[in-house]
Amino acid sequence: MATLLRGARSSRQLVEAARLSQHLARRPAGLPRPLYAYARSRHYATQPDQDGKHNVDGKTPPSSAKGMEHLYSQQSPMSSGPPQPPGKKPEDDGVLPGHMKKGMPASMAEDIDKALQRVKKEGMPQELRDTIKECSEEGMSPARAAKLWRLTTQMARQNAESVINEKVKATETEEPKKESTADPENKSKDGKKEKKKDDPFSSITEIKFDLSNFLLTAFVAYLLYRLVIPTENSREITWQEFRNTFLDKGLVEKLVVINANRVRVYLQRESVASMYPDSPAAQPGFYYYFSIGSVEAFERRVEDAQNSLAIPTSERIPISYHEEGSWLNTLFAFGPTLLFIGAIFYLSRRAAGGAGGGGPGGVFGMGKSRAKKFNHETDIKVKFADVAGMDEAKLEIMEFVSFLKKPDMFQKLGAKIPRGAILSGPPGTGKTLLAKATAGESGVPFFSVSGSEFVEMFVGVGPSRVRDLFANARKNTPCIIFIDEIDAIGKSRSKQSFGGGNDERESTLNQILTEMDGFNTSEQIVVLAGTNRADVLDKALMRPGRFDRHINIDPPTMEGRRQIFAVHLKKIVTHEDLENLKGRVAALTPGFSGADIANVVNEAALVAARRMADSVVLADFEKAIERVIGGLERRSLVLSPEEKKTVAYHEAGHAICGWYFQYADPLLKVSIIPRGSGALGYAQYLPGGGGDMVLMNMRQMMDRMAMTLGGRVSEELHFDTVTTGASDDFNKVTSMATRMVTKWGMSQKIGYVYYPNSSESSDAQFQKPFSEKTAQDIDGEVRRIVDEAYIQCKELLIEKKKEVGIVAEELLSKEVLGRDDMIRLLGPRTWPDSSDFSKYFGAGQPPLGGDGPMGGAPKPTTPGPNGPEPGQGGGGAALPPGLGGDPVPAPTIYKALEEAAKQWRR
Ligand SMILES: Nc1ncnc2c1ncn2[C@@H]1O[C@H](COP(=O)(O)OP(=O)(O)OP(=O)(O)O)[C@@H](O)[C@H]1O
Repeated sequence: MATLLRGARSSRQLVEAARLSQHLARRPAGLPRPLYAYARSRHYATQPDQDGKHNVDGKTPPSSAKGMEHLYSQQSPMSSGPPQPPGKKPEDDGVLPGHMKKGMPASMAEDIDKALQRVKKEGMPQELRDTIKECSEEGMSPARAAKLWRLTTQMARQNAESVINEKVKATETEEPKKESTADPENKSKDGKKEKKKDDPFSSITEIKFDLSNFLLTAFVAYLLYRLVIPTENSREITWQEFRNTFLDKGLVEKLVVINANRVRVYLQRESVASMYPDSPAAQPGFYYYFSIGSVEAFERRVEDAQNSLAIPTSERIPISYHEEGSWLNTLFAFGPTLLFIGAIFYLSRRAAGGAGGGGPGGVFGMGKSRAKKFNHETDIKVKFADVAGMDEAKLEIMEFVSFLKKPDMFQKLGAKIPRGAILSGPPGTGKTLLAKATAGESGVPFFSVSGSEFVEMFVGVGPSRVRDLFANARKNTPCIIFIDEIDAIGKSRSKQSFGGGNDERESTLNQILTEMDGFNTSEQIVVLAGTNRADVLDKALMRPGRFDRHINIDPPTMEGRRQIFAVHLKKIVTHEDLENLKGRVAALTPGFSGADIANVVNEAALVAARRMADSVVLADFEKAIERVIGGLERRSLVLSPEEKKTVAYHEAGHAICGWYFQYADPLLKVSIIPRGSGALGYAQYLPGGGGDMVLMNMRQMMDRMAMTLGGRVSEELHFDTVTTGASDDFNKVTSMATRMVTKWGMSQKIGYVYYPNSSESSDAQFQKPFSEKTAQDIDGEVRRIVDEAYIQCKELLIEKKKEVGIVAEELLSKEVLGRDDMIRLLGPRTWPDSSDFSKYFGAGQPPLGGDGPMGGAPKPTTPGPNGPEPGQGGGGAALPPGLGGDPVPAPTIYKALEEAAKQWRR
C-alpha cells in the first residue's frame, strides 16, 4: 500500500508539474524555489522595502520582510515544500522523488522516470488536462473519476509502448556492436544466459507489465487515498497565521464555517497571486483552513480582530455556515442500503437460477417455474414393473400412458382425454414412484415440482411460476407435469381463509385452475398431483375437466407387501429361499408402506454388512423389522433388578392374555430389552394372524383391549404396588373404547351416531358436536367398556397366575422369548392359527430371529469374549469387533436377581 501511495503522490506531482511547466519555464534557472518566491513577493509587495534594496534578479538572498519572516520558514503555510540544496535542480534526480524509489527495482524506477519526463516534455493530452482542471475546481465526481481512469490508462499504455519501442531500437543498434566485440568463447560458455539477457522481448514483457500495472494501481490508490484522506488542496494554519498573513493584509474574501468545527478561508486570489505569485494559495481550488472550538468564540474573535483593524461594518468579512459530508461519510451513510439492495438483487438472481426451461421470469426471474425437467431418455428409468402392489392404481394410470402414446385412438371416437389425476394416500405409498413410472413408460418429458415451491414471500410469484410451468410444458408436448404435495397450494379456499386467509396461495390455485382449463383437447399434457390429504383439497380442483381421476393408494396388503419386497430384494445379495423370505417378511410387516419396506430391506443389508457377511439372511431382515418397529435396542439402559422384574411380569401378563384369549393376536416374540424411546419391554404380535383384517368385531376388540390391560393387571397381582409403565396401554384402550362409543355405534346408551373429533372437523375444534349430557354419557360408556375389559383380563390372570410367574421367570432368565418357548412352557395354543401364520411361523418353520435365542435353544450363560457368534442362536445385536458393538450381557438369572434385590432393599 505504501508503494501505491507513493505512486499516487508521484502521479499528482506529475500532473502539477505539467500544469505549471510553462510558468516554471519562465523561472530563473538555478534559483532555489523559496528564494525565488521571496524575490517575486518582494517585487510585488504592497509594503515598501524598508532598506530600499530589493533584489529582482534573485542573485542575492534577500532578508525577510518585517512581519513576513515566518512565511518563508519551512513550516510556513506559504512555503510549498522543503528547500532544495542550492545549485541542485529538482530535475537532476529524475522526475520521481528519491524517497519514492526506495524499495522499487532500479529498472522500474528508471522507466517511470523516463515516462514522467516524456509527459513533461510532450505535455498531457488536452482532454486529460481539462478533466484535471475540472476536478481541481469543482471537485471529484464518479463520472470524472471514471474519465480520469480512462485517460490515464490510455496515456500509460502509450507511454509504455514508446518506452518499449525505444528499448527495441536501442537493442537493435547495440546488437551489431556487441556481436563484433563479443568474445566467441565466452559467448558459447554462457550462451543461454547471454541470450536471455539480450533478448529484447524478455525485457519488453517485463516493462509492459510493470509500467502499466504500476500506473493503474497508482491511480486506484490515488482515488482511494482521496476518498479516505482529505484533499491535499488545502493546508491547515493557526488562527495567528490566519490573522497575521491574511486578515491583517486584507486578503480574506470570505470565511465558511464547515460543520461548526472548521473554518475555510477564501482568499482574494488575484491579490494573493500578485503579492505571492508562487504561493499555492494563488492556485485555484486551493484554500487554507483552521479549526475552531466553538462557533460563538470564533465569531467573537473575528469581530474583535475586525474592530481592532477598524474595518467598517459595510466591509466586514462575510461568514457563512455549511454542513459537509466526506465521501467516506456518504459511503457509510448509503453503504448499508446499497449492500441491502445488492443482497436482494443477488438472492433474486439465485432464486431465478434454479428455474427450469425458458419463459418470462418476471422481476429478476423470480416468477420462473422451479420445476425440474426430466428427460425420459436419460433420467427416468422407472417402469411400471418397479411399482409393485397397486394393481388397480396402475391400471387407472396406464390409460394416461396410452393417451400420450396413441392419442388418435381416443380422439377418433370423440372421447375427451382426461386432464389429470390426483394420487392420494398415506406417506410413502409410492405416489411419486407411480407418476415417474407413468413418465418412464410413456417416454415423454416429465416436469416435477412440489406444491410448496410455488409459495414464496413475494406476492404474485406463485401464479407467475404456474404460468411459466405450463408455458414450458406446452413447448414440450406431449409431457407430464407432476405436482407433489399439492395440498400446499390446493387447500380448499373456504378452509384456508380461516384465520386471515392467504391471498397468494388462493391466486396460485386459481392460476392452476385456469391453466388446466386452458388446454385445448388436442394438447397432450397430463397433470398428475400427489397428496396425503385429499380431503382438504378444493372442490374446484377435483371437478371433472381438471383432475378427472382420483386414484387412492392405500398401504399395501399382504400380497402387495410381498410384491414390493420382491422388487427391493432384487437389489441386494441374498441366498435365502426367496418365496419363503418374501412371505415371511411380508407377514411380519402389517401396515408398512412401500417406503418402509424399502427401508427394511436396506437396513437388513446394513445389519449383514456389520456382521461382515457375504449375503443377507432371514435373521437380518427380522432384526431390521424389529428395529423399524421398536427403534434401536438400548442395552446401555441399565434397569435395577426391581425394575427388570416388574417389566418381566408386565410383559408376561400381555403374553398370557394373548395366549389364552381366542381373538387376541398371536404372539411372535416378547423381550425385556429396552428399545427406542421409553419402551422397557417389547412384544411382537401378528395382528389378524398375519392376514389383512378388513373388519373387526366387538369380541375381537374386547379381547384386544383386555390383552392390552394385561400388563397392569399382572403388576397388580404380583406386586404390592403398581408402576407408571402402563400409560401407553391405557391410551390405546381409551382411544379404542371412545371410537367404539362415538363412531362405531357399539354402545346402546349413546346409540348409532358418529361424532367427528377435532382432527376431522374444524368445527369440532371449538365446539363439541354433542351436548354436555351426551359428553357425560360418552364418558360413562367409555369407562364401562374399559372396566369390562379390565375385569375380563383380571379374571384370566388370576386363573393363570402360576403361568404368568413361569413366563416372567423365563423372561428374566433369557430376556427374549419366542413362540416355541411359549409352547414349551404353556403347551400349544387352544385356538387355531390363521393359514398365513401357520405357513410362515408354524411347525417346521425357523423360529423368529432378532435379538434373542429362539426355538427354546438354551442360550449360553457365559458369552465369549465378543458375545455369541453372530447368527448362533440369534445372538442378536453383537457386532463384530471394530464396528462398535457392545458384547451381549450375560443372561439375568431370576434367583440371583431376587438375592440382589433383597440386599438392595436392606
Ligand atoms: N409400490 C411400491 N413399489 C416399490 N417401491 C415402492 C412402492 N411404494 C413406495 N416404494 C418405495 O418408497 C419410496 C418412496 O415412495 P414415494 O416417494 O413414491 O412415496 P410417496 O407416496 O410419494 O410419499 P409422500 O406422500 O411422502 O410424497 C420409493 O422410492 C420406493 O423405493
